[in-house]
Amino acid sequence: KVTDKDIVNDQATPGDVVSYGLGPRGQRFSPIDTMNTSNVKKLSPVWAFSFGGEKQRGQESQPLVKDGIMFVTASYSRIYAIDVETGDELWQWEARLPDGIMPCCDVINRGAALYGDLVIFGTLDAKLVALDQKTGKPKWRKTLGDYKAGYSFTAAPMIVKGNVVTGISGGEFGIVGKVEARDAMTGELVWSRPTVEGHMGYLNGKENGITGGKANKTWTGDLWKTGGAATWLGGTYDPDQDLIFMGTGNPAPWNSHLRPGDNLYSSSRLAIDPDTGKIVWHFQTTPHDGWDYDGVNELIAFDYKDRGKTVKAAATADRNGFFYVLNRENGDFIRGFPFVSGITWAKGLDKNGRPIYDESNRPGNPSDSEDGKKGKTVFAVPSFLGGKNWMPMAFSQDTGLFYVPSNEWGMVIWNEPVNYKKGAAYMGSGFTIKPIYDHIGSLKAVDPKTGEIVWEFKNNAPLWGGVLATAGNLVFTGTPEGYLYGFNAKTGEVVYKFNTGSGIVGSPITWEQDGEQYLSIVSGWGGAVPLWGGEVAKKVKDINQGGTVWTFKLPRS
Ligand SMILES: O=C(O)c1cc(C(=O)O)c2c(n1)C(=O)C(=O)c1cc(C(=O)O)[nH]c1-2
Repeated sequence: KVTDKDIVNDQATPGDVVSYGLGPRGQRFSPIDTMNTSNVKKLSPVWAFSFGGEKQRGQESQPLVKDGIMFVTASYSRIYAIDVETGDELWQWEARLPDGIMPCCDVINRGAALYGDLVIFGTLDAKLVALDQKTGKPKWRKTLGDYKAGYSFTAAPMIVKGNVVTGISGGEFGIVGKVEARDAMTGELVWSRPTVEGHMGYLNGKENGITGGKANKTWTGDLWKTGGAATWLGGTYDPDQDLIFMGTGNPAPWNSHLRPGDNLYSSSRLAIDPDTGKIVWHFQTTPHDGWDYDGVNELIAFDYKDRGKTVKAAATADRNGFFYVLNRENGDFIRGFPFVSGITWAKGLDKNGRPIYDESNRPGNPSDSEDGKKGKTVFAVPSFLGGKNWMPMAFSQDTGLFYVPSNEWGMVIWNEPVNYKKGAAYMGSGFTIKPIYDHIGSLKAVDPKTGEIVWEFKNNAPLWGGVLATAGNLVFTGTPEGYLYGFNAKTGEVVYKFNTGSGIVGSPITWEQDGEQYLSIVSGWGGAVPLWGGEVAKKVKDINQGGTVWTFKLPRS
């Protein structure tokens, strides 16, 4: 049975992987050093498991491993249990999805959570389901939102102190973002915390009075009622501070002229009390977001030494192109710097980390145009798919570096009038993503103390998969071209390359079993790029979709 202790200690106990992020902080760092830069070339596949059928696309999942069983979610709200030694299927379960679901960015799922004898994951019709780990039989099911209003679910849930904590997707449909905690064993709601200022929170079935501010403070008019700020990537948890860190997406609609003000708590990182759902602090990366820069990207707790003193920090690489280091005790800004080149929308960050806008690079107001139908078009960098999107970075405790799967691209973007209509796209913008260099993807080793890019690996297609760092001085990630790459964590030298036969947008894991080091990654191209990537989507249209879990191990020497 998986306990809270197992989850908190996940990173330090290499015999299994019981949480998304290889531990609640989401550092994606493994202390296993059996495999290193000199023996990694012997890493060999032991099995490849195909999800099969026609639903072969969009495999953004990170597998979990417990007691010799792998739990892995697949596109179209499917989940499989696999024997890790043989690759044999133990059971599979698929949600019966209704017609009319509205995930914005492909039929993806990023992973499950384990607790007790349950495996819990969310489905595209915004439901949460808990299955028996042994049999795959559903034990409880809860509705997280109305799929007919545009709510959906794609993230991996997280377990914090016996509760399963979830966000929600739907920011492109004017939903209201929220973070919720449910008793993991029963699914009973404990608290619900909306992420748009003005909406009420609930604790144990009662209004808890923590409104998070007045409706009209950072929103002008009524748009807060359908204000977006979807918590679509889920979060991380810092046991030291006992805080949940959850990012929030774009304010709705994209057209910022309709909603003057900072539009809290959109495009922000929130620190939330896991017992009550109260927002303890917030840090807004893009106040009054006008480019869909969003703010869901993972905030990773880490410590570093500054003149002999330990700094309790947390870092995030935002879609807006800036990397932020915050004080994780109170949300204070420590430093920030660009991690992609050519940012146009802001000239930099001020001493509090607030962007210094280049207002000429904000897409114009349609009301200023002659016919009121289209505002001034601008070319902005990064594109709305971001300097980095959802794909998680890794932090190495050995090198002190973050390994950031970044992308270098821009977009043409303009605003149009729009009105809220339940279940309809609520954006008020048009756009085309364009390349700016020959390559788009760039894996970057970022020093959080100095902003230095220590090394960079350029990739033709946009990087869209997660990263893993290990104590063997290794960094792993996959590419849409289908390769699993291993790098020397200190120098960026490519030390491993394996073609999985389809594009990779999943996140690798590693664990140790009977003294041998294993590594798994799911392969199968999809996600937002082929759907929303404009000219870049055309460039990558021949990439192979698919759905295969690859498992490797280092043979005993
Ligand atoms: O606002 C939202 O609710 C929402 C949800 C999702 C999602 O659930 O996948 C994405 C986005 N926004 C988004 O902006 C985005 O760029 C994106 C990329 C992807 C993906 O899986 O490739 N999902 C999403």
